[in-house]
Amino acid sequence: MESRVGFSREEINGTTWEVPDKYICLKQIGTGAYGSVCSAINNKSKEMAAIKKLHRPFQSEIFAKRAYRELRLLKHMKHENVIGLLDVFTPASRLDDFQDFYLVMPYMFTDLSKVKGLLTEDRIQFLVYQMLCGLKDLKPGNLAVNQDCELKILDFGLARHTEAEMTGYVVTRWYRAPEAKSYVSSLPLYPRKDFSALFPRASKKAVELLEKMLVLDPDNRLTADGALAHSYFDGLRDPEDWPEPTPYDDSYDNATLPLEEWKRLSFKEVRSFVPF
Ligand SMILES: Cc1cn(-c2cccc(C(=O)Nc3ccc(Oc4ccncc4)cc3)c2)cn1
Repeated sequence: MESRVGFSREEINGTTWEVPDKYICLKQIGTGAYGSVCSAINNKSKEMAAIKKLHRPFQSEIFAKRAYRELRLLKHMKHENVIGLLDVFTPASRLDDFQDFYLVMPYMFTDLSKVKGLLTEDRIQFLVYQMLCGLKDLKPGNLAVNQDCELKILDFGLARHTEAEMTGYVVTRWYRAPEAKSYVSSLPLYPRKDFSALFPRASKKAVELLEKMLVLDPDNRLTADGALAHSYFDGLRDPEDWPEPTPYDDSYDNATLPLEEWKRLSFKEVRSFVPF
């Protein structure tokens, strides 16, 4: 079957990718149960992008609901420090041809687990500041960074595969807030460690902030807001970094709908996407 006008088709690791001509040099960087991710160059903007193709998103109701949720969440995120959508497309022109859609995001070169050994306190301050700006209104997921030390919170949901596929790709480091309560309360009580001894190269302000953030009891722990107000971020703080969040309509998150309905909703979301 011919590919859609303006689209090019190619086989990548046994999967057919049919993408608009402007996306070139596709290279697989990750694959897993839910889908695969390629790095690509947008030949118009000359920027690198990450394109995720979900694996047969409408094979079942569960897959269709999960695909719809990722599409809706990515469309909703419009914060510098949270992964968002640059583009979303489908080779299908009609609902009854609609089988696949592709999510395009800014390409995040690596993640904190790969660069943590290279961090000066200035970079740490900038990274933690960006995390808090992103977290202010979000539950943490994975933390991805690019070559300019810019951080985006994201959620992979992709199983890790061979190192070769993942080179330069961010790795899934699930964040488990202590609110994993049964597990935490089952731990023996340890005496609190002296953070200035644990982090001898950290500044006094950094240690003071850490002591207020790493508190098991969420009621006594600093919120992202509270942490951003700490003097550790004096000179970095800019209210432009935390725009008023728009409410997310999560009414479908707990809905049970027939597969065809999830498919119709996803098609509507793909067609209504407007780059911002
Ligand atoms: C099963 C499920 C996943 N989600 C979900 C929701 C919101 C965001 C993401 C996400 O970050 N997705 C994502 C993150 C990174 C990706 O890969 C890269 C790789 C390199 N640079 C940028 C993105 C691709 C998709 C995923 C909801 N349900």
